[in-house]
Formats: sequence, structure tokens, C-alpha cells
Amino acid sequence: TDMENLLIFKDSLENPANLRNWNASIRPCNGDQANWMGVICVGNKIWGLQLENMGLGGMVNLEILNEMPTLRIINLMNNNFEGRIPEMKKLGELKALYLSNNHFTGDIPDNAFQGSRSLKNLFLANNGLSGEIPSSLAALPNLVVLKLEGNQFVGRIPDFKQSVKVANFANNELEGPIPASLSSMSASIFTDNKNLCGPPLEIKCSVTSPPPPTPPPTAATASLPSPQVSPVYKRATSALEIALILTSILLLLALIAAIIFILCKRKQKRGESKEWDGDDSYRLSAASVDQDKNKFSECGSMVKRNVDYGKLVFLKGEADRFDLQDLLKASAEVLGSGNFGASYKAVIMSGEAVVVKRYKQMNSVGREDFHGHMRRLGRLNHENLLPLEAYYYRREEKLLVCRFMEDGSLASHLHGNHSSDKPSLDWRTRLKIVKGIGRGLAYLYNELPSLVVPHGHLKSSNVLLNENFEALLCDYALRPVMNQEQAHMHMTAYKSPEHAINGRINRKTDVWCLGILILEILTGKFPENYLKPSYDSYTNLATWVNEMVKQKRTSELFDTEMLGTKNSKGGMINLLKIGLSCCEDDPETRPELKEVVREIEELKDRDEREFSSTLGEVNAAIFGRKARGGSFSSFNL
Ligand SMILES: Nc1ncnc2c1ncn2[C@@H]1O[C@H](COP(=O)(O)OP(=O)(O)OP(=O)(O)O)[C@@H](O)[C@H]1O
Repeated sequence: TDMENLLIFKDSLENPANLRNWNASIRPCNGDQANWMGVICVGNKIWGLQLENMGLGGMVNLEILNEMPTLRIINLMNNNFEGRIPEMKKLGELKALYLSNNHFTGDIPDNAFQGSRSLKNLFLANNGLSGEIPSSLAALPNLVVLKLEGNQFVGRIPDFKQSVKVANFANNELEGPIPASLSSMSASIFTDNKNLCGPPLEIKCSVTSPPPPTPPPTAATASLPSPQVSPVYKRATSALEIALILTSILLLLALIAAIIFILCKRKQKRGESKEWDGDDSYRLSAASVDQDKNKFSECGSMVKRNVDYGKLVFLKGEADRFDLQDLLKASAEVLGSGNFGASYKAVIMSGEAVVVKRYKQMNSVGREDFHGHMRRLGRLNHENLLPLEAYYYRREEKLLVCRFMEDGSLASHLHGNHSSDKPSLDWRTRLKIVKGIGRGLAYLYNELPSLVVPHGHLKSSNVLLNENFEALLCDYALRPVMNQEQAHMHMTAYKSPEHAINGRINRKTDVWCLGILILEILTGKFPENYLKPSYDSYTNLATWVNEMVKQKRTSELFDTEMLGTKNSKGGMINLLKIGLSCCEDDPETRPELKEVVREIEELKDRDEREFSSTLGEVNAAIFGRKARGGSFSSFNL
């Protein structure tokens, strides 16, 4: 059984301390819930192994995994596994094999991947693999991502017939012409090899003579440590060049000293006045904050005793309704400590309730650019956006203020406890919310065309609801001012497959977030539960939905707490298809946001079509679309 196989696998490990709960007394899966660490379950079947970064090692018995035909993902990255890569050809349905950053060695048999017809992602980077790249890889029909960098592969790169989207062959000992199918890729993925030639490299291949040696690096790459930098080139660094470098360093030091001097002078001029020299057009002046008086205790910690600080900057052109002191005096309630800092509900003297969000990691732009961006956000005006009312700037910390929404977030409605006061959202309301989200997003795309991800952090806790269940997006367009590292770690956009695979986000990334949100709204499942600690593109809510559809369990997908679904299944299925199309791994096959919003607008809450008649079609649509190239229009029933 799978359980026995996994126990054999565990026994072969040197240090399985992290797999303590793998024992015969508990079943690995309980439905979709995993009882065993690192096991992904779908319907009591072991669907994946997510054992990244677990300190596992040794010459493990990977062959045993071949006996588990339900496996779709094997992720053993960042461990200390040794030995040879097993032949995985028995696992015809395996979609992703992640073995990068281990100590696997030896040749891979040429036919090792014969029959791995579903394999999409293969990560073998940074091991000690040698021999030729197996030609069976080049014939895999669905391969999309191939990472082979940092090994000792020799010989030629086989001619990949399929359309591999992301690949890396760098840092091996490969030689010969780069196959035409890979010639449009970036040259950087072929760097540091023995003797590769042909496009995209600028080295021409010669048929008669051996390929020319690697040329000396260009100025742009000269400073990078590279084993390919020729010793001749190194010697060519003349005394004159060294002298030039030294002179530049001296000039730079002089410049820094001058800047420090000017800054000190300026500070002296300001004297003891701690007035914040903000943007005059916003009449920013200092306001003394007496911390002892504040009841806003948590937030009070943001200010130091007896220091003057700037005022809140109001963005809506109205007279300042309250100031920082009012906020500090207000009774405050912690709404949550989000990923970027805590959020508070503060009720000020007038009885008005506002939300104050503290951000400590919002320093990616200087003061002027920050003000500029806030003003830009302040100009936005749409019924599906929660307006940013005011902000407060300090280098170490920013506060963003908006209206408190009594009716809470979409997340609390979907995942909170329901009562007669707060019943579960019915289908009609869910569709209305989706339409509102779509309109809000489309507006952001129109108004902020220069942003790669106009929202960037779309998720159900950032969709608030008013008393009529209209959706209002919040926390939008903050990416440009957020610290890179924080953004990468916490913003929803950075959980997209494109970011997981090649570290990039793009204009379709918000579409992916919208897709996941639609699936969350329909299934009632919380997407974070489907993101494993070591996120990869194959473990998200969409993967689970796709799997359920494949198993013909579509009727089980929908949130059982969703009321008012009678005579509406056609619309629900159509929305499910739209959601799944937004979650295509490959951004190019995802529809444009405009197109998605148009499709959503066309949905009706009453769709008389019979559920059963659409079920077969959704299966066909989901599994046929890849073969048809993923066109959105292929979803039309
Ligand atoms: N204006 C608002 N009115 C009512 N509730 C709000 C408002 N803004 C945020 N909330 C709720 O307050 C809670 C905390 O929000 P916060 O933005 O700090 O964190 P988050 O959305 O959970 O995560 P993240 O930090 O990633 O944005 C969330 O449940 C959110 O839905």
C-alpha cells in the first residue's frame, strides 16, 4: 500500500526526524486532510510529497515512489539526498519533480523520462549530475519548466520538440549548437558552459572548425565572478585600468563627504524646530503628541515621547476631520496583525470609526515619491474601491487611514461562523460580489496603467462589504511603495506560479489572484490551506479544483453552505470555468483582465441550464483547453 511504501521510503532516510508522525498507527490521509507531515492528500489518495527543506538525506530509496501511481508532485528540494536520480517512468501521471539543491550524482539513463507524459516541471538544478541530458526529456509532450543549471551535464542539448517556457542550462559542461527550439530564450540560461554556440549566444557555430572559445566578457559582465572569465583577459587588466579604478573610488569618497557636509549644515539651520518639512500644499505642520494621554496604546508606541510629528494628510480635499492626536486619543481595537503590521479600528470623538493600518516596511521610495503615490491613490474614485482617506508619513513608519466597514470582509463572511444574523452568502450575493471585484479591478487597471500589478494584494480579507453586499477593494496599488522583501514574502501577487517559477510578476498576475479568489468564493475553501510552506505552482486551490473536476467530483466542489443554488448551476459552473481559466499556470494562456470582467458581467444568477449537462462540458473544457492552446473562448458552453 501507499502507506507501506512511504514507510519503506522513510526507513531509507538518514535523519527522518521531521517525519516523526509517519507511523503505521495513523493513516497518511483523512480525505483531503493530511495526517502525515509533508504529504498532500486528495480524497484519501497520496497526491504529493512536499518534503522541501526538511534536512533529509542519505542514499534514499526513491525507486519505491515509483510504486505510488497517484503521486502528482514530488518535492525533495533543498535537502541532502545522494545517489542517482531514479527512473520515474512508471509515474506517468507525475506532473512535477523537484529535486534541485541536493547532492544527486551520476548519469541519468537516456530513457529515464520515457512515458512521463504528464511531467510539466522538472527541477534538477544544483546537484552533481553528469553525463548527457537524457533525450527522453526532449520528447515529453507537456514539459513547461526545466531547470538543469549547476550540474556537470556534458555533450549537446537535445532538440526540445515541445514548447518549454522556462529553462536553464547554465553552469554545466555543455557544448555544440543550441537547438533552434531554444534559440529565442535569454542567453543567460546558457552561460558558463564548455562550448555552446548559436543563437541566442553571439558565438557562431562552425561546422568545420571547432566552435570558437568563449569570448572575453563584456563590460557589463566583467565584474561578475565567473569561471568562464579567461585568464588572458584577467591579465589584460592593465596598470592603467587599476589607476583609473582607484581614482574613481577617491572621487566617490570625496563626493560622499561633500554630501554629508551639506546635510549636516542643513540640519543645523533647522535648529531645534522639529517641524516636518512636508509638502506645503498639504499644509503640513508639526503637532505635538503627548503619548501619556493616548488610549491608543498599541499605536502610541509609534511615536517617541515629546517629539513633534507631522499631521495626517487628508486626501479627499475636505477639511481635516480629525488629526493624529484624535487618533491617538481614540479608543482602539486591534483588528488583526496582518503581514505588514497591525490594523486598528479607532472610534474618534465625533463617533466616526476609521481603520488605521501601520506599515513599517514601506520605504522603497523617498518621501516625495511616497507623497506622490498617495496623492495618486487619493484621486481614485470608484464604487468598488474603499477610498484611502488619509495617511501619515514618517521615515520609520507609515499609517494609512480608511473608513471602517461595519459589515466586515469577504473572508469573514466566507470562513467565519454563521448565524441567523450573519447567514452564509447565497449564490446571488456571491455573484454580485464577484462582479463588484471585477469592476473595481478593471478601474484600477484603467487608472494605473503604469503599475505591473495594479492591485497586487487581492485576497478575500482585502475585499470589504457594505450593508448591500457591494464589494469594496482595499490595500490596492501599494506594491510601488512596499519594501521589496516584504512584498515578495507577503503580497498575494508573489504567490503566483510565474513568481514561483521564474521570480517575476506581470500584468496577468492580478488575473491569477482574481481566479483564486473566485474559486475561494465558489468552494468556500481558504486558499492559504492549499499553499504548502514551500510554495510551488502545483499546490494551490486551482490544482485541487482541477483534480476534483478530473475525478468527476465537480458537484462536491461548491461550498455546501452556499444557499440559493437551485436553477443556478449553469451560472456557477460558468464562473468556475472563468476562475480556472484565470489560474492557468502560464500567464500567456490566461485571459486579459478586461476579457474576464466582460465574461463575469454576462453571468446571470439564474441559469436554468441543467447542472448535469454542464458537468461533462466543464470536464471537457478544463482538460481540453490545454490541448487547444488554452484559449479562453473555448470555455463557452
Ligand atoms: N476598512 C476596514 N473595515 C473593516 N475591516 C477591515 C478594514 N480593513 C481591514 N479590515 C480587516 O481587518 C483585518 C486586518 O487587516 P490587515 O489588512 O491588517 O490584514 P490582512 O488583510 O489580514 O493581511 P495583510 O496584512 O496581508 O493585508 C482583516 O480581517 C481585514 O479584513
